[in-house]
Amino acid sequence: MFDVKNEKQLAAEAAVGLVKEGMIIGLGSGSTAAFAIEAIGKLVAGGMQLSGIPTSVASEVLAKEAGIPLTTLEENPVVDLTIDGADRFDDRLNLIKGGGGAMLREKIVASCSKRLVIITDAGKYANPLSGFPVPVEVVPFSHHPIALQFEEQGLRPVIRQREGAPFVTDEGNYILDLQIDQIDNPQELERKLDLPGVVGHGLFTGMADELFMGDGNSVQHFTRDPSST
Ligand SMILES: O=C[C@H](O)[C@H](O)[C@H](O)COP(=O)(O)O
Repeated sequence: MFDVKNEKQLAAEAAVGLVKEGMIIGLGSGSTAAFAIEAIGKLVAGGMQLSGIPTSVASEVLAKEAGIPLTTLEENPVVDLTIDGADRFDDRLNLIKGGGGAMLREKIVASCSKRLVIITDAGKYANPLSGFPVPVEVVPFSHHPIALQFEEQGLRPVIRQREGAPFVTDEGNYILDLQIDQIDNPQELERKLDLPGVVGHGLFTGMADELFMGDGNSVQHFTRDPSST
């Protein structure tokens, strides 16, 4: 049995090999992205000039600890490279993200990025996407009617809880986790999620350019064919 942490670290370090002097870097969220933030911090400590845009409060804390100078999308609306984790990915590099609830800011930063590089351990591959709920971020005012509509569509929403109360995202919203067994058509599902009160969700289709997957003691590299989504 290979060490999942080691796979995450190997993938993160491979992706950080793409970081160059002067870049604006999107800093992903989660345990795999944390390894990337640590490795980017080492580049900064070694004298490389760059700036980071964190995708969550937790990543901002890690980035500050690592000594990475931070910037914002107001100052730098174009991000050179974003390195982020994922909960599942398929053959076309469609993703499920948001296990930690950070998918809204992650998708905003990804959409501003010239290059989105995903880093995972080998357990995240699932083709078709399956084995992980799809998180949908909703404004609290709307969570009940949206949950009813999702139920009617057979999407099996469950409100995410923490310590007996709804989990609250960095943006002050709630999350409905859709318990979908298997996603045969991610684009079709995305269209179903577009309801008033939904501010974002963890399905990322056609966004990831590349993916590094730690696999035992090696790393596999995948690139997305832009003509196939
Ligand atoms: O909200 C969390 C993010 O989308 C993470 O990138 C994702 O959940 C993967 O996290 P981890 O690297 O901890 O498995």
